[in-house]
Amino acid sequence: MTESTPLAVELRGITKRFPGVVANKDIELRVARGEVHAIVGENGAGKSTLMKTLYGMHRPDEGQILVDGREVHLRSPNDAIAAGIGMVHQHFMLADNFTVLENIVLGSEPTKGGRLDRATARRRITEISDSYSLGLEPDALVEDLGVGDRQRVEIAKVLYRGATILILDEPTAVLVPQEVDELFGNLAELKREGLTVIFISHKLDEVRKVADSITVIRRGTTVGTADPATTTARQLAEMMVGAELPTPVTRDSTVRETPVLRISHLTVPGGAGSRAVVDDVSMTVREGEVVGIAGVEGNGQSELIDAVLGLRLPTAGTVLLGEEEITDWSTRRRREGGVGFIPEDRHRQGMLLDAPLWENRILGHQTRPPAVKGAFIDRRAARTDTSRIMREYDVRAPGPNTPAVALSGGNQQKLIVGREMSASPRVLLAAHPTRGVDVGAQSVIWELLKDARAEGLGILLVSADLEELIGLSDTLHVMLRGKLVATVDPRQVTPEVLGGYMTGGHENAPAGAA
Ligand SMILES: Nc1ncnc2c1ncn2[C@@H]1O[C@H](COP(=O)(O)OP(=O)(O)OP(=O)(O)O)[C@@H](O)[C@H]1O
Repeated sequence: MTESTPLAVELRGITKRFPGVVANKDIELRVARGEVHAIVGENGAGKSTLMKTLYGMHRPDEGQILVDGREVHLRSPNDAIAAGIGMVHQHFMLADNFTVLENIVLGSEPTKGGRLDRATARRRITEISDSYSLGLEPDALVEDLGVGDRQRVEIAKVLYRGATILILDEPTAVLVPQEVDELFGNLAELKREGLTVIFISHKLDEVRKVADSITVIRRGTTVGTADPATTTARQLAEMMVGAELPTPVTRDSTVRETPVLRISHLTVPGGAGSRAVVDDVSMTVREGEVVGIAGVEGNGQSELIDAVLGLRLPTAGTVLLGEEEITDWSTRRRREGGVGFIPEDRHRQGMLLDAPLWENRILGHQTRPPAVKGAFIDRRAARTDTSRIMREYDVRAPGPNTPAVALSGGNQQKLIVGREMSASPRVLLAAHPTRGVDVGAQSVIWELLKDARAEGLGILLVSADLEELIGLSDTLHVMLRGKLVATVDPRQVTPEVLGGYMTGGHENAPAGAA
């Protein structure tokens, strides 16, 4: 790089403190114009805080932000956008019942005589779509789009606002392998056009494949940069955590005869007049068995889990827990009867963000120890047990009185897993149990699930992480448009083949499938 080409982004000595925590400490980041730059680090290392600072959502306590060599003061995302910085969040923020065009312009509509100037908007969107090969259809309804397309709409929305520096927060977490390849194709295109991409990821192999350079953050501070061409995933992990990579998966079957969960012909209706979201689904989970469900998000997996948990009413079919039919039971009774639950959206279902960790520890388990003593909430026992979970599950936070909102995403997830496992469930409904957790914590959670399985726990596992599904499952079903469309052998299937079934590329199970 010559003196005459300033860096697209330079962060000098960025420090950001929250009460009791230094989230970022003296961070240095140098991102060249036109490169794809990855940020990696274990849970709670400070990646999101740093990106939020760069997007104007946090004000740094110390340090400087330079864009194209000039210092900027970002007080809000609007300031960031004005400086050419856009962010694509992990949870898409699109309005389902609007078209692609409407979603893209929402908030920055071109107007003509006070009304939306559709012609101008359409022209610009087509230009953006063509220049970066995004393949957008401006009039399609967002609710009809798959995950990969929705992500491209989010990217287009940011480009529409004139961003030349894009921040992507764990963009591949929700994608199947084919979609990941497409996204990487899109990123290459953005790069070719001179745009700069900064992205956060926990998937080190992917990072090595797509990034031009990598910055590693550990415990709030930059520990170094790595060249993806010459650094292995193991070396990266060691820079991040100083720990070993996950151990290879053990394949000894622990499946016993006794069924713990039997779902028969379960059907859950969709909205008024639409087709069933869970359509005549039958499956059995036995003691010591992990039954995985692969599927592109939105194909009925969440509704299936909700129905087993009693959060949604089926119109047909039955659910048995052990020998007991629980189809009409309340959620609370199911939970007390031994159904554990790791929700896919921890902010909506799994946590009270403003409440302290100890309250979150007893959430959903209020009727049994350590939550109660007689008729009262036993705060002291709840706090003590929360501290135990924090130790055993490596939840990094100041203490049991810390509010959940102050934890990084991965640490919140570890607390939920610890809470659910502590209730010794008979069957665990696990939706994306390691989403957002780093490689070290992921291997810890996998080991815990495997140990529990060996002791007889039955697990119904929904995950978008195909390595996880293949690695943990004893039986693996594929769900598409509400139906189970294939059952594959996890010891033989590859992520690519699985991705094919998930997107409807194969209509039938292969010969030899279970
Ligand atoms: N709003 C907040 N209030 C208090 N502390 C916070 C807040 N946001 C983050 N923190 C703390 O800052 C630290 C860094 O968190 P951050 O979310 O940036 O980590 P991360 O690297 O993105 O982690 P993950 O991979 O788990 O998402 C953590 O200790 C977290 O508990």
